[in-house]
Amino acid sequence: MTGYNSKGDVATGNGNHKNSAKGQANGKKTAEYADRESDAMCSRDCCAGKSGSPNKSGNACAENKQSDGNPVVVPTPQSLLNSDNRIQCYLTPEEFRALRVMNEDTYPYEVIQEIADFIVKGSGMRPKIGIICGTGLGSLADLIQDAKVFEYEKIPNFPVSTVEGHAGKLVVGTLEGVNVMAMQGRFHFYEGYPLAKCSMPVRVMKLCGVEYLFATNAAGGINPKFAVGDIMLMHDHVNMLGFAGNSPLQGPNDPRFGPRFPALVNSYNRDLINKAIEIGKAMGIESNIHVGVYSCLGGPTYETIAELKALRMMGVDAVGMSTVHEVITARHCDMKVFAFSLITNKCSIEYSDKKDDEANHEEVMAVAKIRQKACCELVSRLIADIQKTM
Ligand SMILES: O=P(O)(O)O[C@H]1O[C@H](CO)[C@@H](O)[C@H]1O
Ligand SMILES: Nc1nc2[nH]cnc2c(=O)[nH]1
Repeated sequence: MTGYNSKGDVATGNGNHKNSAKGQANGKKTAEYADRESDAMCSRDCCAGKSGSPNKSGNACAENKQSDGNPVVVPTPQSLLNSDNRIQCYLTPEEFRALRVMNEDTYPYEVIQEIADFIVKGSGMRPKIGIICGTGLGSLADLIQDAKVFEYEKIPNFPVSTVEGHAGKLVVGTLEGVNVMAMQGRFHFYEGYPLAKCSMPVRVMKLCGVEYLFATNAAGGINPKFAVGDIMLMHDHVNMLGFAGNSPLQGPNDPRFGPRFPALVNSYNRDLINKAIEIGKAMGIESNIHVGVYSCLGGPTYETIAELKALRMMGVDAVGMSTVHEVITARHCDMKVFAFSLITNKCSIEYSDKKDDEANHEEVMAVAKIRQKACCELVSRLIADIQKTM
């Protein structure tokens, strides 16, 4: 008997359980299920076996038939095990692998390479800049010309976006003459994805050929000087999830991506920050541009007043639920990073019972919609500048 055990190996055995997986590898599921049904175990007392044990004849008993004459399959805990007491799996090897990858916290290098190959082959290009669009900032990807769009669910082994304001598409094409790829939709820890999975697309970008990561986000402004609609260029971060012992680099380190203990000082490229400040001036929005420190919390709750006070004391200027793990992953594999926060709401540290003072996702998306044009211009001008140095 051939089957796929819980380790994903091809297992052979010939125990009591005749639930053969043959016929599946070549996609003949129907035939396989029929085969499985005829070999079904019966838990009825009328059978030779005791309840829960196999029908020794190997056939379903006469009473155990459906109205159409087909046997009723009565699964028992034992019937799900093969002779090695491993769970017998009725998936094709491809399905099994996809399921395994989906349930794993870290993606093996080879799987990430396959995803990258799929994108490079499908788009016919190797992007140099990777963009992650923050909440409501998906229009950054609309700047891309000759776009090839990949829906996340059609990319093998890719997670799916579950948050409003994150379309779940990967757009590959050119922007200001540079090959780019943009994620319209990122993955957040609060969606239930482990951090390594949230930032896995950054590694995909790396293996596609990306050298620069542009990460954008919507964030609450803690610095009292920030106004709604301002842009904060990130020059550092406070990794609150890291304080709590969680990191996208947790687990065995694959040196093909980077070192076990990467340094994070100078994570945010100083030249790109300075260039963005100049661009802000040229756009006439210098008073709306700040440089500051971002912090990512796990979400999905917005912060309490006490938390905001604590963050402010730590030197945090803007708070969100993303980006930090993406930056860590990008720096681990030696990508240059540029990141900014669009300040979508002000985080007051005064207690208030006014509903209007509470952060909410609708407001976050509404502000992003209003300010997306400025964000798009900043990004495209910066890319045009990088293009000159390529
Ligand atoms: O960080 P991005 O994805 O831009 O979105 C921010 O806005 C959402 C909350 O309104 C959260 O997902 C938070 O992280
Ligand atoms: N954590 C957090 N994320 C946000 N995203 C947009 N605004 C906020 C905020 O105030 N707090």
